[in-house]
Amino acid sequence: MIVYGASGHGKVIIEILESNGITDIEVWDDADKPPMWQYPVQKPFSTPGTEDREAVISIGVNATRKKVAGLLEGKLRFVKAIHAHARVSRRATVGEGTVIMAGATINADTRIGKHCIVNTSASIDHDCVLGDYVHVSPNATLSGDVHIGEGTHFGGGAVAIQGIRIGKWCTIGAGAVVIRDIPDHATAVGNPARVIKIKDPL
Ligand SMILES: CC(=O)SCCNC(=O)CCNC(=O)[C@H](O)C(C)(C)COP(=O)(O)OP(=O)(O)OC[C@H]1O[C@@H](n2cnc3c(N)ncnc32)[C@H](O)[C@@H]1OP(=O)(O)O
Repeated sequence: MIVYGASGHGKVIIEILESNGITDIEVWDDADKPPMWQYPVQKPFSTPGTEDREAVISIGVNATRKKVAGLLEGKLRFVKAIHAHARVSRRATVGEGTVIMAGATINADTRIGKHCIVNTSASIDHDCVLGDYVHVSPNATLSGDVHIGEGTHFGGGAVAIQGIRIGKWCTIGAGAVVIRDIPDHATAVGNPARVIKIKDPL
C-alpha cells in the first residue's frame, strides 16, 4: 500500500492501515524527507508497473489533493482506508481514495465521494451526501440529510443542522453552527454561522 505524501495527515493514515493489519506500507513523496517511523520515504515511481499498486493520497489540503489525484489518475489504484474503530453503516457508500479516521460514525444511506477525509470522531448522520475532496474535520457533526459540495472543508467541532445544503469549495470555521444553507466558495464562521467572504473560484 502506498501512502502518497509524507505528512502529519499521512501519519494518521498509516495508523488506519495498521489498524487493519496492513504493514506492507510505502510512503512516497517528491521531497527528500526523513523516514516515517519504520517506513522509509521513497521518491514516487522509482520502479515501473505501478498501475495496480493500491494507494491513498495523504495530502490534507483539498485543492492540492484534487490536483495530485488528477496527475496520478491511471498510474496508481486508489482505495479507501477505514479505521478499524470507525463505524460505517453497511448502507452507506464510500468513494475510492477516501480515508475515515478512528471514532468516526457514518450512518445509513449516506454517500461519501472520492478522496474525502472524514476525520477523527466526526459524526455524519443518515442520508448525507458529500462530494469529492470534502474534508469533515475532527469532532464535526453533520445532522441528517446534509449535502456538502466538492472540496469543502468543514471545520473542527462544527455542526450542521438537518437538511442543510453547503456549496462547493467552502470553508466552515472551527466550531461553527450552520443553520442556513451556504453558497459555493463561501467562508462561514460562528454561531449561527455567517458568511464572512466569498472566495475566488479555483
Ligand atoms: C487534524 C487536523 O488538524 S484537521 C484541521 C481542522 N482545522 C480547522 O477546523 C480549522 C478551520 N479554520 C478556521 O476556523 C479558520 O479560522 C478560518 C478558515 C475560518 C479562517 O478564515 P479566514 O478567511 O482566514 O479568516 P480570518 O482568520 O481572517 O478571520 C476573519 C474573521 O473571522 C473570525 N474567525 C475566524 N475563524 C473563526 C472561527 N472558527 N469561529 C469564529 N470566528 C472566526 C476572526 O476572528 C476574524 O474576525 P474579525 O474580523 O472580527 O477580527
